[in-house]
Amino acid sequence: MESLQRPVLLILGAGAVGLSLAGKLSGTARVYVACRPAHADAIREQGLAIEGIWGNGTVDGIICVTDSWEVPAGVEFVIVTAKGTDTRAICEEYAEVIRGLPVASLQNGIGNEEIIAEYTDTVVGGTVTTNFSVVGPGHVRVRSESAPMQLGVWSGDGAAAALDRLIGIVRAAGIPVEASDDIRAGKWTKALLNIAVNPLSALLRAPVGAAADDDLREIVAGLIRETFAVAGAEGVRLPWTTADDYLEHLFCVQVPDFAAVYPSMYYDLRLGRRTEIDLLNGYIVRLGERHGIETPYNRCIAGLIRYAGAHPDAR
Ligand SMILES: NC(=O)C1=CN([C@@H]2O[C@H](COP(=O)(O)OP(=O)(O)OC[C@H]3O[C@@H](n4cnc5c(N)ncnc54)[C@H](O)[C@@H]3O)[C@@H](O)[C@H]2O)C=CC1
Ligand SMILES: CC(C)(CO)C(=O)C(=O)O
Repeated sequence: MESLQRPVLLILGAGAVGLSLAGKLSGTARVYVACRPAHADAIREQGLAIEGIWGNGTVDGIICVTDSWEVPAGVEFVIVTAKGTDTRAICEEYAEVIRGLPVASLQNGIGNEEIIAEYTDTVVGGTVTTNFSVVGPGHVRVRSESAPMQLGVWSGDGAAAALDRLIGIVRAAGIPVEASDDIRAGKWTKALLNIAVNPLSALLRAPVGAAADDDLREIVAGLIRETFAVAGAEGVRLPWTTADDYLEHLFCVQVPDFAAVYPSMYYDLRLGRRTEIDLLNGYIVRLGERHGIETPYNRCIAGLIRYAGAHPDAR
């Protein structure tokens, strides 16, 4: 009977972001997480350990699945938090579960919602500007937060109703969240931060604050100016008129907010995992080629990340 009273959610690809969300959302919802066996075993045995700005303690009641057949009927909403490099694979694996359900993405980079829309009609786009990391199996840490979660209609007739419902669930769990009336622009807006800081932090093994160093500011400015040119050619309406307006926000607000933490790409490179570079800087290079816009800064940084990803000695 519980499903009649509490929303039933499935989080697909639960690591740093997905497990932290599960920890918070399980206060007001029944939460299934599709995760790897190491997390599943630890959480089944001793609950989810969570620490940081979203609270400290152990959360019981999260239900881990490692295969699609383990998901029971009755899931109301799906939230994808796998890396963008795994979006298609996880949608394939859980295709029977997600078909017909509203699915939201909270992933970084451009292109995830388009893939998800191939598997279900109702898609909600989203961004989360909080720092999450995995401490160990079934153990996550939530550190700095710079903006509320943004959620907005991506596609499907049912998306507006699904959006309202999801915002209600997220808010009830105590997570700051806002509705976005242009989530496509919202995804680009979030990508600006990731394009500026993720690859530099990953390559230099330095926290986000390094981006403000005198030796790096010009590189960051180059990455962002190129991204603005490409976004303009794509007709994306960013909240800042010029790249320099955004750079002021980046250096005065976002970099200070995340100065001491490491972004997700840092962990991917250190752990030898595929990075999301081709959904971020690499994506800007590809779009630049299509529009005849030179993107030497993004081309350079994307090449460095790909090289480091492919050569263990270089990371
Ligand atoms: N870590 C952060 O602070 C933030 C990350 N993001 C974005 O959120 C997304 C997720 O990032 P993280 O949580 O850091 O990544 P993560 O790598 O910690 O978590 C993703 C998890 O999905 C699992 N996974 C992938 N395919 C799976 C499958 N088929 N079945 C079960 N589990 C599967 C992976 O094994 C991994 O544990 C990325 O797009 C990232 O850029 C966004 C905001 C902040
Ligand atoms: C906002 C930030 C930088 C938080 O860690 C992020 O999105 C990431 O790590 O990819």
